[in-house]
Amino acid sequence: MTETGAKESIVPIETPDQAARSGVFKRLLKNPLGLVAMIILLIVILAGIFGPLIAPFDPNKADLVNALTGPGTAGHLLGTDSAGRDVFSRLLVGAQSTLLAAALAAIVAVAIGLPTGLMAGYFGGWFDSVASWCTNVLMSLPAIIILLAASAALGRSVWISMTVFGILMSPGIFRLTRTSVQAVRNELYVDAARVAGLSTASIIGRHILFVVRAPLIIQTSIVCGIAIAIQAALEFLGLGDPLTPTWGVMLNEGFINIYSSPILAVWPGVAISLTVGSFVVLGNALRDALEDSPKVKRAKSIKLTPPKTESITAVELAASDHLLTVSRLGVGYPQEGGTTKTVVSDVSFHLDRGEVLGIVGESGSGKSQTAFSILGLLPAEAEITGGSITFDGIPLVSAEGRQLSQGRLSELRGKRIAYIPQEPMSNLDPNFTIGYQLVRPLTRVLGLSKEDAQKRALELLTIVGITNPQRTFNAYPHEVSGGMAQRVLIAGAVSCNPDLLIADEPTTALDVTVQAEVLDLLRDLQARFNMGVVLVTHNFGVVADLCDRVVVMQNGRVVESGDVRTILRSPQERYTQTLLSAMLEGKTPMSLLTVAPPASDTPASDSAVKVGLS
Ligand SMILES: Nc1ncnc2c1ncn2[C@@H]1O[C@H](COP(=O)(O)OP(=O)(O)OP(=O)(O)O)[C@@H](O)[C@H]1O
Repeated sequence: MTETGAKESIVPIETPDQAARSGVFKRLLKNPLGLVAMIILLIVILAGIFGPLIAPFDPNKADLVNALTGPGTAGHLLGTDSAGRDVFSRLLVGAQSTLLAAALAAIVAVAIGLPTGLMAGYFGGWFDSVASWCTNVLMSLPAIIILLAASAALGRSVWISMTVFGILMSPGIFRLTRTSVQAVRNELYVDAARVAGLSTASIIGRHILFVVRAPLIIQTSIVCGIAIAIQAALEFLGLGDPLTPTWGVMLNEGFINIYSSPILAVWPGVAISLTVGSFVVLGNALRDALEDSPKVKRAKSIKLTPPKTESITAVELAASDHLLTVSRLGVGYPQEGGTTKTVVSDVSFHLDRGEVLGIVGESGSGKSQTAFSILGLLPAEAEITGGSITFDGIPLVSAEGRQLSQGRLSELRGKRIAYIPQEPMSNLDPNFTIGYQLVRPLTRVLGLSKEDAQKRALELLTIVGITNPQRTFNAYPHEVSGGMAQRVLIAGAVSCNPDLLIADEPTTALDVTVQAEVLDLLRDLQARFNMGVVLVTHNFGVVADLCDRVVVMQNGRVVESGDVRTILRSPQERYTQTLLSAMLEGKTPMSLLTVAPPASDTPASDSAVKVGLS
């Protein structure tokens, strides 16, 4: 399968991370306020690092003879305080402890708020409830009282104060992270990453964390700014260590001598204001720079999270001749009042290697629910109410109703079972290039080196008929057409040479002209990789074009199944006949057909069957 692509020249590829980083930095430099804030913070950081080395005087050395001298007197650039200590030296040395204390508060806040926010937002459930409750309690505490109490109980240490302050600020980071994660966790590209076999940690670490990074950076810079202000406030109140030269202690000194030497309060005041202001401005500038990145409108997602599963530790291999066997499958949604809404009932079919099975039916007939049952990706509230699913001897759902654990399922998905979705665009993460999204499962799931994975991704793009694979590789999803995006997803699906491919209405969202090309491509790839394919469709034309056998579904049940030629020649059921005649009459999707049954057929209540083709 690699010969076509092997002839392609491989040029060095800039990773999306590198591209994104350099772009953000350039945009940041173009923002005048951001640039000024960066320069000020750079000066403060340099002062923090080199201050103790370049300070002209010992910051704690008293010289009572020269107390409260003005700027420029006796070699003291900014004058001296009431003990004759050099103000400039204290300012330089104070930068270090101020910055370290702010960093400590930010690290503590992020270390607590980020992981808990990620887990609560992604997994929800009891962890979310407990973490949200703890956060609410923390937020209801009056921060300044807690800090004063901590100083009184634990001592006048800036490090203790800032650790406590970091804990008090962590709910802000938690809430921000949780909300950002909740906004994206049901995006189809997150589901697509899951179907591609990526682990939960990998999905959170890349797709989810990427979305959280911008608000997190802003919040962290604000926490740094507030921490400096709080630290100064505590020291101003006399709760700092008087022997450590910090800006807050200097501010306190300035206010004590406000009448005799008012300028003493100006220097630390200016230093604190500039640093706090720069942190806030830099945070905003960073947000603007990140938000200026190319964006695409995200399609509304469907909820597609793994169901509650009872894991089976040892997978018992069931004796089965078929690649896939679905036997008497039932799926339902528990309703209020204890009833269950049955959406799939008693569905049975099988699929062999190298065979294409079509599942056809009107909208809402249970096709997708059946497909998602096989993938183990039913919504969390769904229940398998009966039956079994066996893939190559592995019971995905056992006859006793036990479902394979998500861990085992994700080993199969992306390696042996692949999926092509209905909406190509919303299944690609708009934040990453197409190449990156193809390469990642190849390195993570198949264990290829980065270079091999890049080579393979370019080959796959060539195989799916993309004429300029390198350009597509480097493009973001919004830069390609819907048909191209579907080809990319097909490339991703076949990248692992799967045994089973589930394609859920793969052409529905595409232009009519592109539909035929994508179907041709699927036919070619199916033969080339000798895959078993389950093709979910509402269109009998697609079934006639591609499938060997077909299962016709209505209201969650199989009404007829068999060899495609036989069903096309002599459909036995009226429902099948209606679907077929709709295709032959060239009815457009979503049209409603009213079909009168033969006179001898059914009771009056069933005298008209409405079939909506979606
Ligand atoms: N989360 C849910 N809660 C309750 N019912 C649901 C849920 N998801 C799907 N259903 C119901 O399950 C039934 C089958 O849906 P399914 O998506 O399988 O239909 P389909 O044949 O694939 O239709 P389409 O071609 O429109 O995708 C529908 O009646 C639908 O309303």
